[in-house]
Amino acid sequence: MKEYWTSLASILGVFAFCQTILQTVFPPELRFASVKLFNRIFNCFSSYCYFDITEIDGVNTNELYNAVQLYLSSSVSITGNRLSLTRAVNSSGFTFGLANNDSIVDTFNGVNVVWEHVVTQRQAQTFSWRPLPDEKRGFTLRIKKKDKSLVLNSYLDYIMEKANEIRRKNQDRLLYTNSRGGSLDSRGHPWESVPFKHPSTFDTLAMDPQRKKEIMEDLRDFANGQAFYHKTGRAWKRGYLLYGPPGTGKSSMIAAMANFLGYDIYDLELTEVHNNSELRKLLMKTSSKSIIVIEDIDCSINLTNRKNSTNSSGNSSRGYYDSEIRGSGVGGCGGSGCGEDGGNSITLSGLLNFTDGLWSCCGSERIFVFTTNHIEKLDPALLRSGRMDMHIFMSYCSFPALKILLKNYLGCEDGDLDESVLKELEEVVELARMTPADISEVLIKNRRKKEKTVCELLETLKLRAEMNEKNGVLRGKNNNGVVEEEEEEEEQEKRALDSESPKQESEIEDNCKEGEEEEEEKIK
Ligand SMILES: Nc1ncnc2c1ncn2[C@@H]1O[C@H](COP(=O)(O)OP(=O)(O)OP(=O)(O)O)[C@@H](O)[C@H]1O
Ligand SMILES: [Mg+2]
Repeated sequence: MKEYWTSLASILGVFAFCQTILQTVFPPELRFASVKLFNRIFNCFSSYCYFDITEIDGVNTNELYNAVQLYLSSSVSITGNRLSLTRAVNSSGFTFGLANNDSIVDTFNGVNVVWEHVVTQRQAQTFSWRPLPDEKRGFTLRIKKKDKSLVLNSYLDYIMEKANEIRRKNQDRLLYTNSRGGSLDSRGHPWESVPFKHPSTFDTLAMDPQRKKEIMEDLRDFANGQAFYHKTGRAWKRGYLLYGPPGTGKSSMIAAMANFLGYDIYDLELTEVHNNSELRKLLMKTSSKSIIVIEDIDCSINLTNRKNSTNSSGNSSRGYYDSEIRGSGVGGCGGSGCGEDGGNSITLSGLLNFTDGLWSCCGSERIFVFTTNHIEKLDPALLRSGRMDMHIFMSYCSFPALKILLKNYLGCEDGDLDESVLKELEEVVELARMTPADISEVLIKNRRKKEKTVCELLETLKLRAEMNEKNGVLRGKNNNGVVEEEEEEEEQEKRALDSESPKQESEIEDNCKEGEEEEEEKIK
């Protein structure tokens, strides 16, 4: 063994000596050719191959360099003697990196590879359209020749994926808005962004725990569903329609979804968008892993236009889906040229193409969320299945939701409150028909004095229940003593949903359960 090392050392010694002689004696051209020749001979005998990943590839930034840097930051041990530390824009965390000209061993699928961070001074400023950094940076990957196919096939993909994951984890999420309409900024972006720091999570959201669980599972399935969507030939996107009275947590739900999945939010202000092509441009400039939100969609759609567009022969002069969309019915389109023939308007068909047409799948892993206070005002085309995959009704505060608010605002756990008080709260909360927003206002006022706050809440709920009952007496109750208005509202929702979309998921589920039970019975 010792002999082997001695001979290897002498070969390398001779090699180095020859190179030195060449460098001092021969002219540069000859020197360059001979160094190349030596390298070739050396590479023939070496069992390793090398991949250089430079920071700048020509004039473009090499994405792979950044990815390797991030990937290695998760492998570099903090106990190393010298590490580089960085904090990216919009990031709330620090990342460790390999110091200049340092190396590290990584293992992938049982194969060892060596990464070296090579930093050299740039010789002279070569001609370039943009100034280049003084230092030339790059990573050199050393890997056994026999493992070359592994690197090319899967290791680099793995690195890119890991780097994206780390980037997402480190980076604060962004809230984008199209306040400039569809016009582009100097970098060609139509969206403006601010860091998204909304604290709402599924833990803080007061709603029926079972429904909450279903939504979280649906979101999780979506995020992990790349293979499924690919297999079934569907675009990797999902739509949620959140509806319910003001202050029931629709916007809070969107923030909770974004925080749960770690996605950015694109808050699309439809009234700022002038036509379908602007809408398409906006969509094209959204990134994957994002939630595209249109709040109060009923206020952005002027359905009367569809009726107005019916010509004398009774046929619609525009297509069924071509109802015009504009701001709040008070001329959100504004300005001149806004109208059917001016082409300066967006249509329902444009919006539908945006959500489920061919354009909706440029990019992937995107969630569309529409919110409304009046589902019955929405065009059935927006409600039909396949458009909005899940319809979520955000209701007035229920007893399970109230318990979540009590826990979050006052720290009241299950056994903390008197049984009698709990019972009273349970009885009165549904009748009071207060929104979680109203209730949280009461809770936040005296949150340090638990008993006082709960007592105050109970009184407020009772008062509201009484008021509702009085109004109910005025409007009349049905045989069950339930306020008719409530039923009417639910009926409206049902009508809106039934008009085009198939049965409610819960209804189908119930039928399935019945079917399953029947089958079980039969088996027995
Ligand atoms: N379900 C809920 N869980 C916890 N807090 C809630 C809930 N609903 C409302 N809130 C509280 O009320 C405030 C307003 O709620 P939010 O903006 O989410 O309501 P919304 O349904 O979007 O109302 P709008 O229809 O007017 O847009 C929130 O900041 C939050 O503090
Ligand atoms: Mg809202």
